[in-house]
Amino acid sequence: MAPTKTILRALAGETLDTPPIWMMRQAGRYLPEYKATRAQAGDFLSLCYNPELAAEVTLQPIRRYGFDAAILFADILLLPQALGADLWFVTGEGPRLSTIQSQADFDKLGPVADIHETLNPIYETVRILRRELPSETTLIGFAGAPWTVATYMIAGRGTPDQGPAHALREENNALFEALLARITAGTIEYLAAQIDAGAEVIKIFDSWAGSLKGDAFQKYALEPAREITAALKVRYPHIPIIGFPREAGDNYIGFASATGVDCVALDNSVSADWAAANVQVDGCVQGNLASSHMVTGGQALVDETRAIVKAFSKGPHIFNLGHGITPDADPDNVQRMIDAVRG
Ligand SMILES: Cc1c2[nH]c(c1CCC(=O)O)Cc1[nH]c(c(CCC(=O)O)c1C)Cc1[nH]c(c(CCC(=O)O)c1C)Cc1[nH]c(c(C)c1CCC(=O)O)C2
Repeated sequence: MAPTKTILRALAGETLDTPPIWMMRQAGRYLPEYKATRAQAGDFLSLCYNPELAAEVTLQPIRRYGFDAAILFADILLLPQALGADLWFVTGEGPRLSTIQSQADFDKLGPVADIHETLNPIYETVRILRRELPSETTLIGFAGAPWTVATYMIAGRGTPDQGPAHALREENNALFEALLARITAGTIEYLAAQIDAGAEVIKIFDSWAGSLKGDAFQKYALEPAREITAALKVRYPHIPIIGFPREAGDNYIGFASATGVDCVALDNSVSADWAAANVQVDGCVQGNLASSHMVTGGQALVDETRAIVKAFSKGPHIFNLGHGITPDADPDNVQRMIDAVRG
């Protein structure tokens, strides 16, 4: 049966008159109602693991703006935690994890089969959302791509250049590849459980793919995405997958056909005209307004939004930002963007 929800139609390859729209980090600190619920939960991780409150913050931007999709409220770093890493968030700074530098560190991780013990509340959030979302709204589940997740597990925190992960990749490649294989296997099971609970689309976030060049991009960004996609397509052939190899540049070309993903999400370092000619030729694309427009607003926001819609108008397109909306964004600018897309 042909899909009826707009995002599913675009993902099936249909060119729509008005592109469907959602926004990375649409549930977040730029919204006063998010901050209120987060305060009620206590802290960020408690919010992620509280199904009622996580569902509530997922629904907030749907109520306020009527986006075409909701993205499950969780974090890519919950999987490392479920695999046995320590995880905590330092307010104003970001995530911290126990580091993986040696075989002994790696040996402390648990088996993939055990992840659901930790992640069960996330699946419960998905079940609540499938009950409570409007019938026209698509529910997106997600995970981090193995390379991006590994960069945090190796360094124990976010790093500007992913230096510690590149160093391990060069100095102890066997350990690096064992870690990537564990994350890949865990990601497949995590995403399968999200689909079993009701996720209708899956997105794989490879936020640091851009720091992998040449052969390393093929081995550690493209190949894991292909492996996860292939494993999920065997079990769930009807579930579309969005790949986001952020800042891949020329490596966006051919990424969909090489990995089997149904859609490539684009960051704003590539122009929409270039991406229409080089990436959208292979199928659906998502993106790619610079999230800074959500802070600065004005006519530039409207003009740039319209230019992106026009550039991608001859093929399947899902409108989105090039990266997550930032806490200093003005909620009114989000409405201006939506009006410019739909108007
Ligand atoms: C690298 C990465 C992470 N998390 C994620 C990525 C990949 C996408 C990207 O590149 O942004 C993905 C993510 N994180 C979050 C979601 C929820 C869904 C959504 O609304 O998009 C998703 C899809 C919630 C979150 N994840 C985080 C917040 C902010 C936490 C808070 O409320 O204090 C939210 C709403 C925290 C987080 N989580 C992570 C970092 C580095 C941080 C700290 C930086 C920051 O504070 O923005 C890891």
